Amino acid sequence: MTTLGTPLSPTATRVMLLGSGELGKEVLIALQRLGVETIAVDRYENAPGQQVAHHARTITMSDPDQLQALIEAEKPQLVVPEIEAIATSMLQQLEEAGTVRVIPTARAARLTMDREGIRRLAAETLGLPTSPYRFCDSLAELQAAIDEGIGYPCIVKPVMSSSGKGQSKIDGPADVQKAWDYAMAGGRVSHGRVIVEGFIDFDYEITLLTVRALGADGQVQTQFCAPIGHVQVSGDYVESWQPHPMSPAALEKAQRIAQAVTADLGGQGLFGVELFVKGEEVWFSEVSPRPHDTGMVTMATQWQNEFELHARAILGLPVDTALKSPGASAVIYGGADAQGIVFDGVDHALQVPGTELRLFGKPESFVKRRMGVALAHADDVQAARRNAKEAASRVKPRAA
Ligand SMILES: Nc1ncnc2c1ncn2[C@@H]1O[C@H](COP(=O)(O)OP(=O)(O)OP(=O)(O)O)[C@@H](O)[C@H]1O
Ligand SMILES: NCC(=O)N[C@@H]1O[C@H](COP(=O)([O-])[O-])[C@@H](O)[C@H]1O
Ligand SMILES: [Mg+2]
Repeated sequence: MTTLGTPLSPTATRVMLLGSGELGKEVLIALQRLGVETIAVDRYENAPGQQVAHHARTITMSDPDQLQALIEAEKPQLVVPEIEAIATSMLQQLEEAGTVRVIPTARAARLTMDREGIRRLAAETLGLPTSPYRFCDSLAELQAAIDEGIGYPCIVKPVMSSSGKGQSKIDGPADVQKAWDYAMAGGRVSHGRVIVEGFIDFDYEITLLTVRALGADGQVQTQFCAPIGHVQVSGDYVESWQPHPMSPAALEKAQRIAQAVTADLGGQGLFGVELFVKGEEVWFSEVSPRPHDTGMVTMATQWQNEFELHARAILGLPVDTALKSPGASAVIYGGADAQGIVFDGVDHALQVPGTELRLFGKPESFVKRRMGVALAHADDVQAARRNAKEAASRVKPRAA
């Protein structure tokens, strides 16, 4: 049985988000609506989620001592990682000591913070199909991995990075040094280790949002959202839509892969399983044990969006993954390096039928920092994509 308390009182149900960007902000709003007391943590002040939570805390989340001190002081019942770069070994210690419950599990957070952890689990332990890969600690090892089997083209990524940071494609020998240097500069935590993956020439890629939530019998059940198609530029998502049409055979394979990997990671919550599809062949790419950026589209397409699904699942509440309407999302980048930017044309953007905007409120903009997203629902995905892109393009961010 789930019992929820009153926030800011001794009965409060207290949940701490580790990372409070655009995705955490929406999880926090969903939790607030259920009367949960929220603590938003990030590495900088006034992060999007900190602006809507009961409490805001700013620490270096990759520092185990700072993380332990904060969790022990705030005493949340649940700790919800929202980014990868967290001292996950400390989360494991605190979970083992019974101090907190980590969502979905501390082990899942540890395995997915590092491409090596999740890739070896998926490919070597679970036997799921993935791109060919090797891990390398030097330029010489990278060159050897390519020469000894990975071949060209291939993709190099720091083992700890996200949103395409430090990621590049190698088309031939002339690109190897550049890709290595770029990976070394782009990792979130300096680590000096990369994964090199054989390039999969997929027809399309999807995110399969997968929820592990308690059923009426008290047992964890796995439910899937409709597949989300997306376009990535330089490893960062720029556009997504739902539903993406798939053949029954490919969808079944995708669901089987998602079921296997999320069952192993365990716990309760929503996962974003990233898959490549070519014909009826499906490859596992990676998984987020939390809402996914491409899943922001569900704010326009589902009765319960991915953030509400996560909030419900972690609190032990029932979920409904049904689709409400076809829809799409299109990213709005900052386009400028500046603090306190302004957005012109918001009225013009919202004149596009069936659209909504999320402006995240990040205090500082970078040229390629995601600052907002346009959402559209329509009778079909093509119209929704057109409208989301049109609305996004009408928003003009600029330095004040
Ligand atoms: N082996 C591959 N073959 C072909 N394309 C790939 C491969 N690996 C990555 N990509 C492309 O790059 C994108 C980003 O890769 P990946 O998801 O590993 O990066 P990421 O930094 O973890 O991104 P995010 O954190 O946004 O999920 C993929 O969605 C896909 O479009
Ligand atoms: N692909 C992962 C992803 O989209 N994560 C989202 O981006 C934020 C960081 O943004 P920032 O780099 O602009 O601070 C994270 O806090 C999370 O919401
Ligand atoms: Mg990814």
